[in-house]
Amino acid sequence: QLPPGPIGFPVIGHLHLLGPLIHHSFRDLSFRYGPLFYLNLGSVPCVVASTPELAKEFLKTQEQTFPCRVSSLAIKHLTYNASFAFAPYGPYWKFIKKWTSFELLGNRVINQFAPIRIKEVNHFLQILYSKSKVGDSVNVSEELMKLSNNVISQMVWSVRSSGTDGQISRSVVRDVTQMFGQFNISDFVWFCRNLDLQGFRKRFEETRARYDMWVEKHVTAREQVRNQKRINGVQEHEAKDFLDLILDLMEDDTAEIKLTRDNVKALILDFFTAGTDTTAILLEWALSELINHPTVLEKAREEINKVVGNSRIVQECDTPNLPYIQSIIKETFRLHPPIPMVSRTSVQECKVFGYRIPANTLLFVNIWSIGRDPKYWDNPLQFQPERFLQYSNNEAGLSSPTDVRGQHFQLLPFGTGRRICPGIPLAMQELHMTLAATIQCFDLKVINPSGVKTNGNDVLDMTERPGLATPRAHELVCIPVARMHQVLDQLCVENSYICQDV
Ligand code: HEM
Repeated sequence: QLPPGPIGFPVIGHLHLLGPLIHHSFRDLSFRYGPLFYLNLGSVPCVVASTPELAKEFLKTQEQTFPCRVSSLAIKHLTYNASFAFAPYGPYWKFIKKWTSFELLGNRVINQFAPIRIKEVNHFLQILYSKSKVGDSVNVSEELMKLSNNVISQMVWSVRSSGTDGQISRSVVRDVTQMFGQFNISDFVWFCRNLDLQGFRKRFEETRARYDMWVEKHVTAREQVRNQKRINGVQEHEAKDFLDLILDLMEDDTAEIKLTRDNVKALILDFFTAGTDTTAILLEWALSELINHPTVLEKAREEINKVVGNSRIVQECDTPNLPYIQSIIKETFRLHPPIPMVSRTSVQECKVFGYRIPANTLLFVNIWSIGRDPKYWDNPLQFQPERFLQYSNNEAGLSSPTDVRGQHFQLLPFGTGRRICPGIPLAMQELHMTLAATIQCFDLKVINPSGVKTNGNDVLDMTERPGLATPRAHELVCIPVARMHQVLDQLCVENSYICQDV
């Protein structure tokens, strides 16, 4: 007995029921067919789960049945069919997962790269400051994307993504994530498999060629430096970046897994795509919510003022003492998870809550709709970070134990189980410090909020753009108004080398 679902058409199944924002379409269908329903997307069987209990059942209890990711022509083509993030469950994925979680993205390496994050946040603040001095507007969404892209770029190959290189990097990331999320009929209707009705293939080829030229340039240059060092007998003393660690692994004949050059290029693409957009998207939503909720913003500033004061800029090490900032980040994850659905594919038939789920079924857990479900959250559509604070007897607000790290199934922005995001420690460091420093140093005045009027106040329009990740439909453009001139002036003097390329 399959889970309930609507009656489909021949060939297309239920494809006609999906709008551009698929997580919205799935939420609407769950109102009619319940929290677990079944669809045929063309010829591909699919189930959609929309409660924490079902999330736990599919992603934890039955995780061995759902260990693989969705595959598509876009993914295969753009990732050389050698990605780690989209790899089927098997020895390659297992090895790289362990290596990334404990080595590449483990605490030691995250701490090693802390100065880079500080430098990039300072750089971001300086850009806002330079615009504030002349009353110019800033495309905050774009600057946040540059910030996270620069952090990843320096961790991957010790180069800041500036100038043309930066443009290529960011445009590749945007194009790739958009193409991963686009609906390609060839993936779902079997007799269209070899047709290219939507003209996607040309775009895949163009984007991959652009990425390939860029990544080859960096990898080849590094190989030459490594060869030269070997010839000169230079001993390495400096901490290594990802590219060096990946090339060490590729050259290691005794390694458990032999990396190919395609694996190397796909791994680098995995890091750039997984780590750039997601962090920037969460921050643009958090700032947008704070613009729409001035009382929350004031409360956050009071907390920063109490803990940090106004003679220095907030740092990563302040985060544990900023429970309200932590709550704002959690509340933003609840309402605006940058990846709105966790998806997997089953490798064998199984039973879930009495229903039969066939092998090779596509699973979507709609974490976006779980975050907005009144069964699990009071006033779910209200932005209320207080829901993540708990008060002890002496009434200081402490961060509640409900967390985003995959243990609380009503809040799963990073997924859960064995395929959980390995970038959580990096993302969390970057998110808290950037948000806290921005609101500490600036007021953001929105121009043309393209919003609707409620209670006589302009509020920002909060529409999402479709894709694998869901950023704001309209980029966040603001005029920054500086609040801490002395500290910002000091920052520009200390980091004047950065100021030059603002
Ligand atoms: C706000 C920031 C981020 C969010 C919301 C996010 C979210 C996610 C989600 C939902 C998944 C799928 C998890 C699952 O299927 O259970 C994922 C996987 C992944 N993420 Fe992140 N992520 C973020 C930042 C990062 C960063 C900074 C990196 C690394 C540089 C990263 C690297 C990855 C990788 C490599 C995977 C694939 C893991 C696997 O298949 O085993 N992510 N992420």
